[in-house]
Order: sequence, then C-alpha cells, then structure tokens
Amino acid sequence: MTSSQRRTPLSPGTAQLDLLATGESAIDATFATAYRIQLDDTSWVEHVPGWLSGGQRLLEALLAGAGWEQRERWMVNRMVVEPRLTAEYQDVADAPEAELRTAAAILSRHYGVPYDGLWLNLYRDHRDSTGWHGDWSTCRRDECVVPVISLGATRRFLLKPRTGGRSVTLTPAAGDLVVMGGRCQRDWRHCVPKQTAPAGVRVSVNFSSRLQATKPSTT
Ligand SMILES: O=C(O)CCC(=O)C(=O)O
Ligand SMILES: [Fe+2]
Repeated sequence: MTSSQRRTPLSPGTAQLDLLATGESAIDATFATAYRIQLDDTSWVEHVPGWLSGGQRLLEALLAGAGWEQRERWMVNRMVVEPRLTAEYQDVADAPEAELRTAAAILSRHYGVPYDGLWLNLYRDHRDSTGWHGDWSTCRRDECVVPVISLGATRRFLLKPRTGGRSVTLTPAAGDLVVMGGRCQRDWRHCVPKQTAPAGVRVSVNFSSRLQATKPSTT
C-alpha cells in the first residue's frame, strides 16, 4: 500500500451502533466501522466490516429462493460459461428478501444515490470467481458509488489501476460491505479471484442505480 492509499477511519470508534432490526439480521446504519482507502486522487473504496450482522438466514434464503441463472458471454471469439451464478433484480421491489430493500434504502440515504436495483453473484466454492472488470453497464457516469455486501465465505476482493500497477487487497467477510466510489469503475478494475484454498459458498449483493447507469445529458 502506498502513502496515497492510507486507510482512513470515517467515524469515531466510540460511535454508538444504531442497529436497525431487519428480520433476523441487523444493519449498522451509522457505518461506525467504515474506513476508506483513497486509491488515487479521484477513486476510493470503503470497507465496512460487520455492516450486516446475523446474515446467515438471509444467505440461506437467497441460496434457496433467488432466481439464479448460469450466464454465458463472448470472450474474443468464443462463448464462455461464467464461473459463478447470477440473479438480477432490475427493480429492488422484486428482490426476494425484505432485508435487501432495507439495505438499499440505508445505502441510498448514506451515499446519496437512489439504489433501485441489484444483482447477486453466487460463488459455489473457491473455484468460482469474477475476473478483472469495471462495472460498465451499471456505471455510465464518470463517478459512481457501487456498494457490495458479502454473505457466506470470506473471499479476496482485489482492485488494481486500469493502466496496471500494484493491486489493493480487501478480504470482506460475511456481513461486510465494500463500496467503490469516485472514478473507480473508470480508472480501476476489480475482481474476486479463484483460490486454491477451499472455500464454501459466498453470495455478493451488488446495488445498482438507474441514475448511475444513465449517461448525464450534455445539453
Ligand atoms: O462478488 C463481488 O464481491 C463483486 C462482484 C462484481 O464485481 C460484479 O458482479 O460486478
Ligand atoms: Fe463488479
């Protein structure tokens, strides 16, 4: 980590946890544990350990009830099967668990972005992954704020500059929130790499906003 990537706590450690009960889980609406890594002058990532506590029931409900699909995509000149499953809800009202709508509302208020959709990734084990990418389809603006909740197994979440260079490693555990902001989707890439160490199932909840997915008008 370079000096420009200091980890800065965002709230005093003495902040009271304001836990909002949502089903059997609870969300820290004060973001008391949040710290920010300034990736460069215009890009940042925040990690909020333990943002959602008691998420085991939510994980199990999503595994059983989300609309999981196996997607394929063109890579150069061949179709490849994505190494994970995905469930997408373009309208958060259709999301299967009320906790996800509560989370969207709390994130919208905190980051000032109306999160109205989400997609879920299911990493069945340590062999599943998401390759290096920027969230282009959901971020058409120069600056976007993209929150991701982790449920289940702890996996590594890496970021590296688009032009190359050293990567920054986060290890979000169950209930942790990772939020990418500023020009992160433009100037940085992120991934969840495969690993050799065995890992159980992980679900990530990625929030989207029609506002961020729309280019600002130039007139
Ligand atoms: O699973 C994660 O933590 C991130 C997934 C991701 O970056 C994506 O689906 O765009
Ligand atoms: Fe992404």
